[in-house]
Amino acid sequence: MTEARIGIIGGSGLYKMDALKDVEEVKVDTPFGSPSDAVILGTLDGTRVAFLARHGRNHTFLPSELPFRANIYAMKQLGVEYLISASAVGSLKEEAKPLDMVVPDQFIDRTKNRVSTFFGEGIVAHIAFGDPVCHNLAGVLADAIASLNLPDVTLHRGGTYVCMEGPAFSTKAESNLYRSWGATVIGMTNLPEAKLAREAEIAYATLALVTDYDCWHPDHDSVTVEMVVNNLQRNAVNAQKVIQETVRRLSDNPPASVAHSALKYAILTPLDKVSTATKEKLGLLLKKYI
Ligand SMILES: CSC[C@H]1O[C@H](OP(=O)(O)O)[C@H](O)[C@@H]1O
Ligand SMILES: Nc1ncnc2[nH]cnc12
Repeated sequence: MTEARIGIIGGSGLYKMDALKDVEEVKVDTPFGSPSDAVILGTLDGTRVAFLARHGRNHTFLPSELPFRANIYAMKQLGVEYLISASAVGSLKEEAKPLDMVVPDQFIDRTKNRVSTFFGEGIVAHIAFGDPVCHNLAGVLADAIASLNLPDVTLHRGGTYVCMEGPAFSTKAESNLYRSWGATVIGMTNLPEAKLAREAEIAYATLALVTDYDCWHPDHDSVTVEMVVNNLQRNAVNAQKVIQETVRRLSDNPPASVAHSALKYAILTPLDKVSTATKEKLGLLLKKYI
């Protein structure tokens, strides 16, 4: 049953959305275990949305401990077709300053310890991931940011998000290496989500909220949690305005997304050769194709 077509994953500092009305807390169970927390279903300007605090409402999961598969599968179970991730990031470029917003269009994977696929156990699929973010959803998100004219916030359309393992922040050598690659921002969470969302045929885009200059900048102190949290409190207010405006635009005009048919040519294993147990486990993803 479709509870919400639009999902929001709130990262560090965005543990709830104050503007949600008619709130219902749902404990969702998935074939991949429980999500990070109960999903909050609520209404934003007449549109039902599903909100999940990525690290749990009390921030109890390390990035490496996040139940990424359960989080994305839970969104799929609730009927989500568009997923907006709000995330704290460090900046790797002078021009992306704290409080700025970046809507990345690329990722670099520096994680070491994440399960980033629903497949395996007798079924093989390889999704196309050259464009890891839904171009149309990212466009709606960026247009929403631009329309708000938020004071002290510059919007950066496009950019590369390096996803590191953490939990320790980068060394200066690493930070400078990523800069030499031309990357824009760094965080610890969005790449596994983007991959799993694509496998689940959910359009995904990231609202990256800059909190710090990581550790490379000669004129700024190296990132600390205190620095991140201080800027996040200011970012979180802006993030909610952006999400609200994005939801309004999405409900008026839901865009097409390549993500919505991502599995069409991705599954290599003939489905009649897949075990019933695996077919049942992945039922929601496979049902269109069986
Ligand atoms: C609190 S600083 C490091 C932490 O913040 C980011 O979290 P999220 O992506 O969930 O907003 C980063 O990825 C780290 O998990
Ligand atoms: N500098 C940084 N590195 C990794 N994740 C972050 N999240 C916020 N700032 C970060």
